[in-house]
Amino acid sequence: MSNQCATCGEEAKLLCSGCHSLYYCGREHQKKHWKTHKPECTTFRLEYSPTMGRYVVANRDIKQGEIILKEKPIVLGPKIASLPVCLGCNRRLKATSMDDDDPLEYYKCSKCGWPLCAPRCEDSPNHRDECKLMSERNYRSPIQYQDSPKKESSYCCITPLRCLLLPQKEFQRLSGLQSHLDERINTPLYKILKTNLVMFIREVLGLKQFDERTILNVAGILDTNAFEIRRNMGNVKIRGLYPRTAMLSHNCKPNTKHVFAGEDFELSLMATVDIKKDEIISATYTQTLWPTLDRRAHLKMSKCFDCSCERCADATEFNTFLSAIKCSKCKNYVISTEPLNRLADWQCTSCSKIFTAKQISLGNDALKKELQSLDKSSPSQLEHFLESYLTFDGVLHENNCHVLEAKYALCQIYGNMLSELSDDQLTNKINLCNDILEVANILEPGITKLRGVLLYDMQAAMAVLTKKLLESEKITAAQADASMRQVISVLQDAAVILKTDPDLGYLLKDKVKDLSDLCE
Ligand SMILES: C[S@@+](CC[C@H](N)C(=O)[O-])C[C@H]1O[C@@H](n2cnc3c(N)ncnc32)[C@H](O)[C@@H]1O
Repeated sequence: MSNQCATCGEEAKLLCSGCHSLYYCGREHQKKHWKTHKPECTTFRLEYSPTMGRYVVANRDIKQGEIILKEKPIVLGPKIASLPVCLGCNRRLKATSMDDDDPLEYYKCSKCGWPLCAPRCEDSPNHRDECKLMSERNYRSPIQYQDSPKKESSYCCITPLRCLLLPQKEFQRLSGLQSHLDERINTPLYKILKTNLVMFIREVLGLKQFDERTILNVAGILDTNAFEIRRNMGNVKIRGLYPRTAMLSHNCKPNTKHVFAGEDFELSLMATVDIKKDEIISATYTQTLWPTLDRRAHLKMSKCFDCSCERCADATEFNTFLSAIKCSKCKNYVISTEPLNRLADWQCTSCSKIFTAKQISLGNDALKKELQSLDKSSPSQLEHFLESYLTFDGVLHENNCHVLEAKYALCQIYGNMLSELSDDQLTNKINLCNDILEVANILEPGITKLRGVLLYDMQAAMAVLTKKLLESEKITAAQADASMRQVISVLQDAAVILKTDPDLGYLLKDKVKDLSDLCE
């Protein structure tokens, strides 16, 4: 694979000696680019290892909250299976009807029939080229409005097509990314893509210049490197390719987060904790509150590697005991004897009783099923789940991932009905936030979204409880005053984090109003 000059995009051999991440065709273009590149160049460099491939390392100490890198996507588009989205502006679609008697339907592009928000999205640069190709070949989208919209697999062709249609220089940049195609090619998904995607590109659209391997390689590049972009505002859930940020390696306790801003979904990579010079700058490709077995299985399936980070190698997961269950004999904790081997036995830390990997996996599956089946429209079933598993005879550690999932779900249900909660339920909500925060402080420390949202939720419950207790004369005005000072302190901590995320800042605007209502 060849490298492109960061200034002109032509083939380049001169590597920036500061960060080892950009190439230039010559000194002149390196000089020209220096003003833009200087702030990043001194921050990080690219290194290589046989196990991880390329990865990013800090060139100097980086402070919590510092922006390490900003990057615009080279491609944006729907995920492999997506709820109906607008191919122009990327938003989730809303159906409309012409008048009250007409059935609901999406607006459809007048040329290719793909659902869009409105006529203005037909000419969006995102959609223009694919629309021309599809309409010239008389291809019409099969997507129809349904009362309960489902994920549509026909979207699987759109983002790979957009990659293939990139200008040559951009396509070459993309081709330099890892695809793991040889590992993926015989998986069930790629067997389906071999038929559907390759057929669509070559036969339906007639793009015979792309052979099967090139098309599947692009799908592999997207699956290995694309970032999921979620945005509450505008209801967006798509994927985007950011080739420089894609160089970050994975860690189950990452030291960065990324946020997306603006109409062009520019990514900002931010240090969530202080990062020392020569430390690896990492992201997470999975969920930090998942247990080791699930994280490793997900990474293997979606990113084709066996994670052996410090957290995965530690059966206690930094003393959080996120995967632990209780020993049926002595009620102490049972953890894996070899966390990097999913088939290894588990053992009680006190009486040494052994549990096979199969027993643990069956137990986890049963708990997942039970949690899924619970009614999440009211608190009672989750409250009962937690009561039954957290007694002395219960089988789970208080930080076990299933317990944490139930606690988080209960927290959200309580959060949606704060004004209706009893004093006990409000106290419970505050305790639940605290419990999850204790784990988050270890596994997702610093200015992370999880901590920001938990702190925000906690202060909301604290404020409502204070007001209720004061009104029912269960506390004095002086006690209420002290309690509100605590609320403000927690809110301030939350605000430091929420302000760094363009998608969460709105919570703070609502907060100012909530607080003034409460103070009245
Ligand atoms: C988004 S890419 C990262 C850049 C990649 N290393 C490269 O050279 O192009 C993701 C891939 O990097 C490798 N990788 C990332 N983090 C890793 C880790 N902690 N251990 C092993 N491999 C890792 C895996 O092959 C993974 O599929």
